[in-house]
Amino acid sequence: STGSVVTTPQQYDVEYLTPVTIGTPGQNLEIDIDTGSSDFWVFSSETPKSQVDGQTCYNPNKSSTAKKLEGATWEIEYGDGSSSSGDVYLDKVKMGGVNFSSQAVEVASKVSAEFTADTNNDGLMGLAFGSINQVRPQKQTTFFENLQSSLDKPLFTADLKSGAPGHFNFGYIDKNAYTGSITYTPVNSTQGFWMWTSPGYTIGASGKFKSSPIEGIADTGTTLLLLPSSVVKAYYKNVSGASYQSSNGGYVFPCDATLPSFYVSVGDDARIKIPGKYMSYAPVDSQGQNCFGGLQTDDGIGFSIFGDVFLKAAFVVFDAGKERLGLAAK
Ligand SMILES: O=C(CCCl)NNC1=[NH+]CCN1
Repeated sequence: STGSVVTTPQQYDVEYLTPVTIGTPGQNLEIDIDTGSSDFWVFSSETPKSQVDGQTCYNPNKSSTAKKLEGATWEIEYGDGSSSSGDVYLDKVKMGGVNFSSQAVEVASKVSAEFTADTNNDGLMGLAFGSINQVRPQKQTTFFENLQSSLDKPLFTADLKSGAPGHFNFGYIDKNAYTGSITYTPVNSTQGFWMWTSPGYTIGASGKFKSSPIEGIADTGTTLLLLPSSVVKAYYKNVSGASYQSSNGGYVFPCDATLPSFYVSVGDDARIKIPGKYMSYAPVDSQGQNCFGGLQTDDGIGFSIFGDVFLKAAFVVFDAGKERLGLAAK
């Protein structure tokens, strides 16, 4: 089998939302596909009304195929400090023409304020590895892991775009979705993430390659590109008026500043070009005078995060069959 589903950016490409159908009759939710986590959780009939602000809630009591996973609970905290928790049902889940009949659907009985405020987001579908699933006493497998053996190829691809809908595809590689060739690089999944190492980077079209291994995760659930502070400092040295502002929590610069492109190397002789435009995330003031950088530090995380700022510049193959990541220009 193969599948393909559209994914639509929210304002400033802060996140990408993807339609999913759960249960019988189908309940349609918009969810954030997150390759940086491994739980599929949704706003639900169990989420306190005070914590729901417009989100669509899955109601297992209205699904003839829902089965409570007795005794199972979950709780999760994300890299940005947001969190949620609840209990678990098994139900049919359809996405992009592929479906799995007994997917663990983690229903939220509590969500943090960040999720309540994110009014178009009805939940997250983690597509990292099941080893870091947070359901207890028994961990659950991800939607992709459940599908894997029935897919034509044991892989999925992410084609996120800047300010336009893109696609997640399952089980096949769309040759029309990228240019040139796909460069593959090994994935180390021992921490449960799609973790890989870039050999280095280049700042600007005429910059010199800096050989400096950067180990990080391919994470569609993180908005920005989070790299070592030495790299980030070197980049913003090239941006007039840029400075680290603790009050804003990162590097800020005048929104009319010229931003150099940033090249992330892959394998022996390939690189992904992030256009300067992608290196500005959003205004920090209502006048739109100063902007928050799309590149910020990975301080305190323990590894870098190749989030949407990077991923939307590439066609990305998450190849579980060969434990590798494929990257191509587009
Ligand atoms: O939590 C992380 C980073 C893992 Cl190190 N990514 N996924 C995500 N989902 C919501 C916010 N961030």
